Amino acid sequence: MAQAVALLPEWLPHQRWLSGRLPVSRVRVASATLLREDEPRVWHLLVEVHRNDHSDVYQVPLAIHREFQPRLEHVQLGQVDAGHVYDALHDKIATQEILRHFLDGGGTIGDLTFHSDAGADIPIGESALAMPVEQSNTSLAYGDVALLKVFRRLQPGLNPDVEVHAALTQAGSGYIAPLLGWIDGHWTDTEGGRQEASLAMLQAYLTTASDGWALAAASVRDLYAEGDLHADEVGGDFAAEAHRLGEATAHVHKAMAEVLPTGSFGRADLNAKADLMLEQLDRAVTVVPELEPYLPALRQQMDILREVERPVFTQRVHGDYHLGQVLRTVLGWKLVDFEGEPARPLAERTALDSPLRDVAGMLRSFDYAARYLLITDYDYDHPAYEQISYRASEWADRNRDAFCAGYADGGARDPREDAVLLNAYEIDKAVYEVVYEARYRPSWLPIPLAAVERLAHTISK
Ligand SMILES: Nc1ncnc2c1ncn2[C@@H]1O[C@H](COP(=O)(O)OP(=O)(O)O)[C@@H](O)[C@H]1O
Ligand SMILES: O=P(O)(O)O[C@H]1O[C@H](CO)[C@@H](O[C@H]2O[C@H](CO)[C@@H](O)[C@H](O)[C@H]2O)[C@H](O)[C@H]1O
Repeated sequence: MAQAVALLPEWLPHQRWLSGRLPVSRVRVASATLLREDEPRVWHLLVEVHRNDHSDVYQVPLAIHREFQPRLEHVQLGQVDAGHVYDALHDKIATQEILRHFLDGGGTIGDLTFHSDAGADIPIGESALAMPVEQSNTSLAYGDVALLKVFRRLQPGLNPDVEVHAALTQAGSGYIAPLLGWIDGHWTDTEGGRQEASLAMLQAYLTTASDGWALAAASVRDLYAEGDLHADEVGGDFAAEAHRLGEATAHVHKAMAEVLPTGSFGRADLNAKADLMLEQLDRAVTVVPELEPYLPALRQQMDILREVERPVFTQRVHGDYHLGQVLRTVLGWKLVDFEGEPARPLAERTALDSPLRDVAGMLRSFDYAARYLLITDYDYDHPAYEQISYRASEWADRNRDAFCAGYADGGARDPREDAVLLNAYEIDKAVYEVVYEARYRPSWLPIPLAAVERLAHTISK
C-alpha cells in the first residue's frame, strides 16, 4: 500500500476535483480501510494532501489488480509490486463492493460507517458508471436506480448535501431526489486528533432528467440561429420553464424553512455581511487584478447593504444555485447538490442566509447561459456579434424576469421587490465566479467580468 500511496503526489494534480493548481509536496495517509481482500484489492484511503503551507483531506479509494486492465487505463495511477493501481471509483468490482455495504441498514467496516433506510431500494449487483462530467466530486450512477456521490475534499462535520437531503426527504419534498443512505468516516489528523466527516451520499437516480444548463443552452442556440427574432418569438423560448423553475425554487425554500433552522439579519448582521462580501472582494482582486477598476463602485454597492431597513429573513439555502444544479424530469424540476460553493469553508456554507442568495445565483446563471456561446463560437469582429449580443441580453432579461415571477407565484416574496439586497448578492456571486473562472476556465472570465461591470452601477445611492 505504501508504494501505491507514493504514486499519489504525481497523480493528484491531474484530477479535476483537486482544488487549486498548486503542486503536491507531501501525502500522508490519515485513514486506510481494506474494503476488499480478494482480487482486486480495494483500499479506501483518506489522505492529507500538503501543498505550500496548507493541507486538505481527500478521499481516494484505490483498486489494485494483479493484471493490467486495459479498460481502466485512463484511470491508472501506475504500477507497484502488488500490481496495477487504479482509481477504484471507475472500477465496477470496487463500486459494487461499496454498494453492498449499504444492505440491511448498513454497518461499520474499518473507519467507515454505512447508513441506509431499511426499506431503501439499493440496486445490489448493479454496475456503476461514473458521471461523465467530474466536478468537485465523483458521482456514480448504479443503473437508473441510485446515484452515489463521493465527496472528494473532506471538511470535518456533516456534509450539507446529506443534511439537507435528509431533512427534505423526511419532509416528503417532491422537488429533490430522495436520500437512500450515506457513508460517514473518521481519520486521525496531524496532531493525533480524531476527525469525522460525511464521505458519500446515496440518492434516488432521477431518470428522464435533463439538466437546466443543457435545456437553456438549446434555447439560446435557437435564438442565435434566428438573429433577427426576439427571445419570445423563437421556438425554443425558455420563459415558461424559467417560470416553473422559479416556482419549484420557492417551494424548496419554503420546505427548508419549515424543517431546518431560520433566523433574521438585523443591523449588526447586515454590517457583518457587507464586511464579509468586502473581504471576499479584496481577496478576489489579488487573484484577478482585472477587478481593480470596478473596486470603488463595487465597494459602494456592498456598503448599501448597511442601510437596508427591515430585518431580513434568513434560512438554510442551497448556496451554489445555478442551471447545472437543476434537473427537468417528466415530473417537473428537481434541485440537486446542496453542498454550497465548494471553495468556501463549511461554517460559511451552512450559515443561515437570505434565500435571495440562491435567487441571485440562478439569475447569474441565466446571464451565463445567454452569453457563453458568444465566447465560445464568435469573435468580437464577427459581423453578427453586436446583434447577437443584444439578443443575448434580451434572453437573459426575459428569463430572469420569468424566474422571479415564478418564484412569487410559488408563494414567496417577489425577489424584484428587494432590489438592493438582490444586487449585492449578484455582485458577490459574480465576484466568486470571476475567481472560479480565472482558476478553472480562463476563457470564460469575460462573462462574470462583464457582469461585475454592469452590476457595479445597477443601484445608485
Ligand atoms: N439524483 C440524480 N439523478 C440523476 N442525475 C443526477 C442526480 N443528482 C445529480 N445528477 C447529475 O450529476 C451532476 C453532478 O451532480 P452534483 O451533485 O452537482 O455534483 P458536483 O457537486 O460534483 O457538481 C448534476 O449536474 C446532474 O446532472
Ligand atoms: O457545479 P459545482 O458545484 O461544481 O459549481 C461550480 O462550478 C460551476 C461551473 O460548472 C460554477 O458555475 C458557473 O458556471 C455555470 C456554467 O457552467 C453557470 O451556470 C453558473 O451561473 C456559474 O456560476 C459554480 O459557480 C461553481 O461553484
